[in-house]
Amino acid sequence: MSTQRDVLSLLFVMSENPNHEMTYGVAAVCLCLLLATPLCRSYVQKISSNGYSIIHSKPDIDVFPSLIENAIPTVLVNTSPAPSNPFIQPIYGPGYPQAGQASCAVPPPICPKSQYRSMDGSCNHLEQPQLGMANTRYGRLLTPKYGDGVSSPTRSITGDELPNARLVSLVVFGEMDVPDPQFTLVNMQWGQVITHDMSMQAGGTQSTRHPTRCCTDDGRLLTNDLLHRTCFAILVPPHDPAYSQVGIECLNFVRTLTDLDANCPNSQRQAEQLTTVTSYMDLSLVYGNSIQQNSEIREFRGGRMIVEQRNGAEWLPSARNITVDCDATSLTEVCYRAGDIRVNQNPGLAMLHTILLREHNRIADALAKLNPHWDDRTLFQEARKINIAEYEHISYYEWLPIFLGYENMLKNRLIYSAPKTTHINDFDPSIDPSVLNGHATAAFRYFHTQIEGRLDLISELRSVAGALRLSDWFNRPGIIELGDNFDSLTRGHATQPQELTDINFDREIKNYLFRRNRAFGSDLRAIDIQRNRDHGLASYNDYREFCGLRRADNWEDFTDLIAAQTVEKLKSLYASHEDLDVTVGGSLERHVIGALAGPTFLCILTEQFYRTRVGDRFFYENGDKYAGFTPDQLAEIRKASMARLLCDNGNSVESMQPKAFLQVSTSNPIVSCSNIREVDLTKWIDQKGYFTTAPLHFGK
Ligand code: HEM
Ligand SMILES: [Ca+2]
Repeated sequence: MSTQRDVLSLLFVMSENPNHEMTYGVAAVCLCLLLATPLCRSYVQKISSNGYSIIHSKPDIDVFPSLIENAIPTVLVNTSPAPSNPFIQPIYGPGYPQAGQASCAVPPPICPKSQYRSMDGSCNHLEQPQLGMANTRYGRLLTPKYGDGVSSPTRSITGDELPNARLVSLVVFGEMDVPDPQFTLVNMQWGQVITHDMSMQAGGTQSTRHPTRCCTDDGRLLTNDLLHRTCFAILVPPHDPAYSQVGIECLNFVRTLTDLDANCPNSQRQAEQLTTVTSYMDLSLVYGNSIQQNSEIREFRGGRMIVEQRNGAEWLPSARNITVDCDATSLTEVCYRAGDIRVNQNPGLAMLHTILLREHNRIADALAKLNPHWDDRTLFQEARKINIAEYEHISYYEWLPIFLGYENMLKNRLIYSAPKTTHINDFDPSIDPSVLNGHATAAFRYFHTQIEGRLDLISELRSVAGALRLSDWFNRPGIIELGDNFDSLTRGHATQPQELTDINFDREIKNYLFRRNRAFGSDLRAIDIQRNRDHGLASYNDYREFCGLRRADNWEDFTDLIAAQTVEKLKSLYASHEDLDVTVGGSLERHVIGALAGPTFLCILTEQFYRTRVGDRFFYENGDKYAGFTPDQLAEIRKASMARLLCDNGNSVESMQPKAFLQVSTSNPIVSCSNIREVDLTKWIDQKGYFTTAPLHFGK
């Protein structure tokens, strides 16, 4: 923040900022920078004590050369320290963004017509360039319902007191360890990758203020002055002596909705939670959600992303500040920096992050050999485009059918049984690609049921060499670099079963989530339920109706989809069947045949993945003149598989079953990696000189 332009841009932001406290804070900092007087230093101190500091971001001249002058490079950050109550712990881990850290997305005034995706998702939709951007509102299928009108998350829309979320978690959801007979753990882990690509609620910790923001139409952010916090008691299991304490969870922050909505200039807009990552499946978790985030992890040489060499292998770069980003117990324990701050949350996630990063560099290196005349930018963007396409292909054609059902996906046009080289031009500009709140806060979280608390370490001969206890390694990813752990964990995820998709949630996340070195931690299922109320999701009954199912008139009507015994339990907890949270009801339905969810969640998930596909102009099957692949290239992308991705990017993984999401069997035997189809990158040899070294600008 040293140049005059920085100061001017701060002043510019300041003049746009509706919030006086912030405005004066920024003004004071600007003056300080210009004058550097002792008086100013005291201003800065005053501002810091208010909890605001300033982050400076620099635009990527490489991608949007024309936008430097228009970019708004500054956001305000609330740096208030977290409360020291030992029962209150961060949801994602210590380094996660605190309330106030989000700002509203501002798309560029003119969209450059590029053959590549932007980093922040802007300009994917050319008429509404903000759609799907990082730091925009979640979408809604049904209007939010916040309890008794003052939006209490402990009170239902009918005015009834809602049962404690931990109690619901304990009474309705089990903790049994039931291995899935068909699917491997890498299913679950890939699911978390997709989740982290699609959404992340702003705020995100229990220990700070509520993530809710109201983004106004002109991109301003209303601050959280209007929000206040409430806490709820977390009951601990009586059967375990370690659980003799009662903790307090403070993840629900009540807002006075009437006030907040009154401050939204456009009366059509309701207050809505913000999501801080791009909605598109664009590997934003690998590349970052803004030009600035990207520039921190990109090498700017040979099209590569930054890696660090250790013990003869390439790893994700280290975090700038391990004590903030991780729960590492010593300074030598590595903690990572990636496109998504949640990278360190668990070892399996860090493993897949590493694999996707290595895949990028593997592709970039190959392209550099095939096209020595390409510059860094072309190599980077082409490698990124191929990496994203492989990932989308694996997700839509190999992974999603397991969850949504192959026939269901075909019928709803989420996938096609297309010839190998045919484009599918189904981009639909009338579709909003935003991630739906009901998807991110309820339906997709159901797959927390698949989490396994024991991570097997498996040798090349597929014998168990050891295991990791999940709660020992939350936010301590360095374990993947030890000895042969990386490959053993990779094989382990492709070998061991995931937990059955049912009403059981593993103890490691139901009682020990983020426990660090304490005896117990949080309950992810209880958090999911509480978050449902916090985001004001419409009720289970409302979603049933929306999804074309019969609206229930009484508890018994739910027995068409939920076991009668379970309905009895629900009846004992909730005052009315109208109060049942969608997170709870949806997770209890009998699955649709061929899918891993009941009809209500299947409806939400299908809607979401339809929107994610057809609302994305850059979806890999699209034959767009500038952004699409050639038919030959598309045929290669369609050879990508989870198995080959794991093979190619291990330290030395030599063998794998061809269908890595399915357990090894006689019809899916372990074979040498070289026998698994690979994407032939020679189809990217640039014979026609189509790719120029300068960014292409076609104008409007
Ligand atoms: C070891 C594995 C996992 C752990 C420890 C984990 C933990 C968490 C935590 C702590 C949150 C934030 C909760 C809150 O504050 O409201 C969260 C959010 C979420 N999780 Fe997971 N999760 C895991 C795997 C998965 C999987 C496999 C899926 C789906 C396939 C999934 C889907 C989601 C979704 C959709 C969200 C909300 C994202 C948003 O903020 O918009 N998670 N998870
Ligand atoms: Ca994304």
